[in-house]
Amino acid sequence: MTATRGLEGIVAAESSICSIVDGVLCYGGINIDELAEHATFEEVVYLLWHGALPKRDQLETLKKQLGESAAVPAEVIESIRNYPQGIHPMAALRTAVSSLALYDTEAQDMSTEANYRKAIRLMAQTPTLIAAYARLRNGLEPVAPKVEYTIAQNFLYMLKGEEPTETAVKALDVALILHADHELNASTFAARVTVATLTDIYSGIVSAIGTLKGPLHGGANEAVAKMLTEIGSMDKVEGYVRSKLDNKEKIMGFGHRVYKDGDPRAKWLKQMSKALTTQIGRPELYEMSVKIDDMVTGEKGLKPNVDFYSASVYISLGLEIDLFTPIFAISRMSGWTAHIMEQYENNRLIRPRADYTGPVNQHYVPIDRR
Ligand SMILES: CC(=O)SCCNC(=O)CCNC(=O)[C@H](O)C(C)(C)COP(=O)(O)OP(=O)(O)OC[C@H]1O[C@@H](n2cnc3c(N)ncnc32)[C@H](O)[C@@H]1OP(=O)(O)O
Ligand SMILES: O=C([O-])CC(=O)C(=O)O
Repeated sequence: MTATRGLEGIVAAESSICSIVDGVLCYGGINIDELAEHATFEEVVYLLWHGALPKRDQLETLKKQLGESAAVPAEVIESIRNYPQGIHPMAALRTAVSSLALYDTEAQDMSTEANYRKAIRLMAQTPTLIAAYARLRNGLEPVAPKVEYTIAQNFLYMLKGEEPTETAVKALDVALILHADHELNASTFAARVTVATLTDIYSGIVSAIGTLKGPLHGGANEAVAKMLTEIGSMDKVEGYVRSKLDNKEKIMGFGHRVYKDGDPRAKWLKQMSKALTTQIGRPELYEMSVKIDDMVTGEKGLKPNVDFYSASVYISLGLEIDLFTPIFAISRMSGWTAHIMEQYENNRLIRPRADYTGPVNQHYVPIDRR
């Protein structure tokens, strides 16, 4: 047996949710470019869950279900209130989602219908949990969600406690569309491995959140924002990137396991970064990003991934840097739940083999003779 490091190129599941073929990303067969331009995030959620775009009444039903499910149990808010100071919001989210399961009477109901209802609740409640945690740690009371608001609108409203601008809602909505699903990325794979044991949907989502948190995956958007902050100004970009490259250190937001010729989502975020950084009067954030991009692409041939320009987009929306990965989780909740439901529908335990490289023919040695 020979191991394929990182399972690169291994086809580990059949799925009809999302495809990446020759560098083209589609959800349900629809190019991400069309969805970014024309769709709303709620339409994309429906598309991922049902395999087709919703008709008007189907969309209205989903929006109503999401809006009505957005409030979280008071007990969960109370437990968030008692989280220790200084924890990462992804750690808070991981624990908060796990505690949602404790108050969901359907948590262990494995019927298709109950799992769909739980997917709606998870999708609707994730923004509420993140916003509540973000406010509580800053000494502010949580703001209740509005039933009639979209996910993007509600999240910004709950976070800031005031009506978000149309520009901000639109930008976040497009970002949510772009991050919604990505085939067998690490967190989705983790979710599928977890639920393939026929454990509950919450356990699968907790695995996924823990996996997304890492800086080689979703955590890269936060790392990019920290890098921009650390660099600080245009004149420091060259020295910073050069020293990273010379020291063979990774530059976050670049490279991808599947895309070797560029991530199709990055151009949308780049465009948004340009517009939004200009609007807030901080064009240097975009200019620094472009300079980093030019250097890394030029010297290493590595292109920016979805996490690179999303950092300056979220900074422009006035969001705290450590909320960037939780925002990714809001979006990816749609894909995770779609994949979990697909896994349940045609399940087989996921259990690969390992190529053993340890010692052989060893014997037990009593402790005082070791
Ligand atoms: C939503 C997402 O998850 S998108 C990805 C987000 N993650 C990041 O942005 C983190 C930075 N990027 C990386 O770490 C990687 O490119 C990954 C994890 C995304 C893909 O990893 P892999 O497919 O395993 O590629 P791997 O890490 O083996 O890289 C291949 C080569 O390119 C180099 N490389 C890859 N990414 C980078 C980078 N961002 N900066 C500098 N060098 C890099 C590696 O050092 C390696 O070089 P070597 O062959 O000389 O050793
Ligand atoms: O697919 C991957 O490996 C990572 C990624 O871009 C994503 O999850 O969006």
